[in-house]
Amino acid sequence: MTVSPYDIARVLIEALPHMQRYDEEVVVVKYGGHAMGEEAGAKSFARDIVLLEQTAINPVVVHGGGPQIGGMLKRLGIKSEFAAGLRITDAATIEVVEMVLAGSINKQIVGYINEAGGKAVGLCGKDGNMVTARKVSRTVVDPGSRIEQIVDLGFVGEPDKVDTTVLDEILGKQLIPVLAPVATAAEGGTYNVNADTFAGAVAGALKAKRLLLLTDVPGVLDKSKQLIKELSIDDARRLIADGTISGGMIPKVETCIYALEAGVEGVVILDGKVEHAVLLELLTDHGAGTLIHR
Ligand SMILES: Nc1ncnc2c1ncn2[C@@H]1O[C@H](COP(=O)(O)OP(=O)(O)O)[C@@H](O)[C@H]1O
Ligand SMILES: CC(=O)N[C@@H](CCC(=O)OP(=O)(O)O)C(=O)O
Repeated sequence: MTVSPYDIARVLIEALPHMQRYDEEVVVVKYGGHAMGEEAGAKSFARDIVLLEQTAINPVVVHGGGPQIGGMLKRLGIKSEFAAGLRITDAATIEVVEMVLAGSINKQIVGYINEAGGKAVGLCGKDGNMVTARKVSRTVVDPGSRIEQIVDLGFVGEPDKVDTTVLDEILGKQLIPVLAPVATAAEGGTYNVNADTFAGAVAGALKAKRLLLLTDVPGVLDKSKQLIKELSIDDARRLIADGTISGGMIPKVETCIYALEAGVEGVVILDGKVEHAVLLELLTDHGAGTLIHR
């Protein structure tokens, strides 16, 4: 298919009202470990982020890396288990989590954004005391006995305080922050934070216009596996209560509700494996996933 220069001009004009809508606004994009996939996909994602910055949108990237942490732990012979969707993180595991998230993955995304002509700044929640977390525990039901047990998750935290000083310095200066979900523990040390939760807390503190959660499903699906294009907070709560939303989608949707209540205008869950998912969602009339709003 050949695209004429006129087609390109028409496409740019179609994007104009969207660019104006997000002009100078903060958009937090959570790039999940599953969405990362192949190198070509990650490079394409990086170009999309640079394009956003070039159109005077202020993107903030928060990345995950669950599968990549799992791979490294396996190579090192360290067993890893999850409880209620969170990785049980002992002293050896937190070292690997920090190395993979704040080290290799963070710098890989920074590299791709820079290759695409952007200026990325790789940070984690510990930099400038951006995110301070408090320890979390979870209650799980033993499938055999049905007895409830409190599980100590080790070095796992939930954001308690977000200090945006460093981000305020960076945003609006053609720099793109890329954040790894590792936080300062309130009592000293380091906590592993679920990347969705981290992104929700940062988006809330920045009062972002949009929070995009890129995953590997098209969005929130109904009972017949059809995409739900739009949900209010009440709808979302109902779908969790009736079991339509389950597993890893529960913390994701709870993060969306938290972010909306903290002042984010809209949150979208979408498939990060779709090429240009971020641009489709923000700069076209089509939208790409499930929009959750107040
Ligand atoms: N109603 C639903 N719609 C879409 N996905 C759902 C739903 N209920 C449960 N899920 C599950 O949630 C998963 C997404 O959560 P998760 O695997 O934690 O994502 P990520 O690794 O990207 O953070 C989907 O792959 C799907 O298996
Ligand atoms: C506490 C906890 O579970 N932390 C996550 C952090 C990475 C993450 O959330 O990555 P994804 O978005 O790719 O799943 C973990 O250790 O896997």
